[in-house]
Amino acid sequence: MASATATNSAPATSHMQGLRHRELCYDRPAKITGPRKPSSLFLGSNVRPRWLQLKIKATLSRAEQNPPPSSVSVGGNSNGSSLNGAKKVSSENIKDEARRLQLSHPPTTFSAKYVPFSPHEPTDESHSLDEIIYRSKDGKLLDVQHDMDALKKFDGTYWKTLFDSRVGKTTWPYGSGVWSKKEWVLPEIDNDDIVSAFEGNSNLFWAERFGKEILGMNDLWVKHCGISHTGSFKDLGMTVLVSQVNRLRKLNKNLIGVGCASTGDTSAALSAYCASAGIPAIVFLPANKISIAQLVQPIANGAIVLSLDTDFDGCMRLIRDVTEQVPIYLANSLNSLRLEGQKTAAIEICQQFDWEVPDWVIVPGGNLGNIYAFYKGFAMCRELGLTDRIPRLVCAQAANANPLYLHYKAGWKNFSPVKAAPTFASAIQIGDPVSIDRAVYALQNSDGIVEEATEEELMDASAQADLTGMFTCPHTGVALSALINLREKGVIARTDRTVVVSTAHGLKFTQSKIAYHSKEIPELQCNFANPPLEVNADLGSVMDALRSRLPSL
Ligand SMILES: Cc1ncc(COP(=O)(O)O)c(C=O)c1O
Ligand SMILES: N[C@@H](CCOP(=O)(O)O)C(=O)O
Repeated sequence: MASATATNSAPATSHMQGLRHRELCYDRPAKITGPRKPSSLFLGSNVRPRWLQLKIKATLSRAEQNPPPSSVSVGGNSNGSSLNGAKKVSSENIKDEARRLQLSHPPTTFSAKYVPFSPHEPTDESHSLDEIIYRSKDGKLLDVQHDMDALKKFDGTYWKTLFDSRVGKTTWPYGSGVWSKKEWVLPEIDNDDIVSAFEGNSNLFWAERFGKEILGMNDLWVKHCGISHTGSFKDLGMTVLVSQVNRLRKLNKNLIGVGCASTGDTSAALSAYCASAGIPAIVFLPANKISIAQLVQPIANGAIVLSLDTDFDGCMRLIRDVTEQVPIYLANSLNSLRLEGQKTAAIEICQQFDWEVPDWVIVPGGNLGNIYAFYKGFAMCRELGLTDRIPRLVCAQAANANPLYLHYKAGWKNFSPVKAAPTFASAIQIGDPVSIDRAVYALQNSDGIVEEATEEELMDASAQADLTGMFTCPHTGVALSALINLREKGVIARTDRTVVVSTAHGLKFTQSKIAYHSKEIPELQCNFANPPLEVNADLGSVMDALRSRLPSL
């Protein structure tokens, strides 16, 4: 598979309804007036908290002075001059507007802290999210633990209505698919400190032809997390991490920059969000092991880019050493803040299915933070009453970088890292995943499965998906290949609602697609290659070429 590396790395609504939704859009959640009465927002004024009564009164009177055009939909557009009658102060930008509206609210009642990731041995250890810490006192991974009792004072209907009310708006910061779930992510951060590109809210694509023609399925979906600001799901976590760094710097914590090791996507996201906030970014990349499109992203965003003669695992060791010695904040998913953003993709999937839970969710795995993030998002939805179950999770790895698969096959006994070999799924060429414990927990608690895909399988699966109108990255190919295997084995039934998570945009990996369609990969059949026909520029040759491909001609 020598060529894999070389190739990839070459260089509606009534006026009143509108007002109610507007309240939901801006607020920190309503102050609790009694247990499990979240729907007070929709009841008579006598059961609303006083601050909310005053706010609604003020909004109503503004609305009476400025009735909205009948075409304005729920919530409107916060950039517009008339939003359900709530006229924006002329010189305000969306952050100013959020600040003004936030001032009329009581402080948030929600909180979160770091605890050791130790589900089987609970401890009393905890740390403020304002501490700069990545491991527990005895070296365990950390987890962000939310005050679930406070969140549970609101029922599932409340949360569903709140989250639904925020979709598709430009209200700061809730226009983001991540920050629309702010109370479950980083409840205490000031809206002013948030660094967001309105990430998330990604397309959940009904893979009709791929499902029907290749798998005989009619309920297959692809969650396109890669159709995003920097072209991968990493934006979901990075907005959270960089926002917290922004806060820490404002709190005068000594942080000169933020750093990561990367197979290309984490570095792209870190660089973009840091550039947006004016924070230095430092990225360690394995030389010649990431795609050109990925490499150019941190360069263009002004990051300090170190191309290192090692693999991702080597870069990871180095960035951990460096961040221990100098005040550079670690941005890899070892840092549990990242997973708080990434888990919103799971919440979003439930939301997009009108709060129904799919049967299966298939996620490609490398450093293994994302599979846990998905588990956590689904588990929070269940615990807080938005859904009644969690889906079965499948983690899909490239056979060339399959430490989790081997661990699963060994009955979860004695995990050993591997030396990851080159794979077209270059962003998951990882042999020593930092989140192994988190991943095992997620899979064990979701009746999960681990699958692997050979280079041929993953490239063919990606090409087949493209032939049905997608443009998938090789990592998505790994997940699609796992789906094909599980269908063939009869584990996933034809009627099972299944979601494949597409983690990056295919346009980041065009070199491998070009090689595949040119049939330039010696070890691979490239069964679905569609090379261009080289044809003389005369009518006869053109007609011959068309007849060769269109038998009906
Ligand atoms: C495109 C892509 N897909 C999948 C993954 C795997 O995610 P995780 O490292 O959280 O397992 C990564 C990064 O590792 C990635 O960049
Ligand atoms: N694929 C990742 C690898 C690092 O993963 P992380 O989630 O721990 O940052 C990348 O793009 O760098």
